[in-house]
Amino acid sequence: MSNNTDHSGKTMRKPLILVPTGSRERDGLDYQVMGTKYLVPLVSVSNCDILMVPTCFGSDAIDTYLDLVDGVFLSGASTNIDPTLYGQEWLTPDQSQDKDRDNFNIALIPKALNKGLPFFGVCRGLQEYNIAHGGDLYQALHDTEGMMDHREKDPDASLEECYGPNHKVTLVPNTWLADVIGQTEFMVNSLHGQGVKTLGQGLSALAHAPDGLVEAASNPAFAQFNLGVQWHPEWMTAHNPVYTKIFKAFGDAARQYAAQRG
Ligand SMILES: N[C@@H](CCC(=O)NCCCC(=O)O)C(=O)O
Repeated sequence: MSNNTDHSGKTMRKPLILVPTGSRERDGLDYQVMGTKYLVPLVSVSNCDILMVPTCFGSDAIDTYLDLVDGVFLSGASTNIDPTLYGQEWLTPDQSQDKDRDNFNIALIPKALNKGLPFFGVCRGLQEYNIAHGGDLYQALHDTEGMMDHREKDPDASLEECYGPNHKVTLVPNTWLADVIGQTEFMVNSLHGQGVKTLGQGLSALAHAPDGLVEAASNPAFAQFNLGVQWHPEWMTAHNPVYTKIFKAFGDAARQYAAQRG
């Protein structure tokens, strides 16, 4: 079922995906923002509708939001997660933080998973998913012996270059993600300074970079689609067969959730 019909051909509503925003300050004013590139594949490849919600008013409304939706998507963002949330001192004061987004998303993740909602986190979204499971992060991979520099090669380069192929990813064989993707190695983009150091309790690595960094993880205790990836499959998704398969699988899981709850 990749379109919005059930097995009898009856038209169903599109699944609704919760997308929490992040904060951005400009000219002394605060904004709640979301990059359009994250929304495009949710609509055009996953075939879902979107419910964007603010993260700056605390976590009281999370249950209300989760009752409305069929899946949860956490985007990337240039801000770093507050390291006190994973028991470390702040080693990157040159990078901005977004504590509202941290608190909202880290409260949201276990609620969404326990409710059976499909979950997909990208880049910062994977990092939040790991912290929500009690894991921690390398705060600066590029300053960590034995690890590659996972940041974009040249921040002044064109977007096409920044989000273009950067390094290989190798999938752990015989996992559900390897089945979805159908190949064990492929190239991904890479635009992050931080990364999973210790995986949180219950999480399994599904893919690694050449330096061993966890590039994809999932919690097998939850039967529904739940996945975090460190790269950016939302970039030009329709032109990349691997990225497309992941967004389609997420959309199908959300459709299944929507069909089950009627
Ligand atoms: N600050 C973290 C998160 C990296 C991340 O999510 N980057 C996204 C870049 C902008 C975008 O494409 O939305 C880190 O550096 O590891």
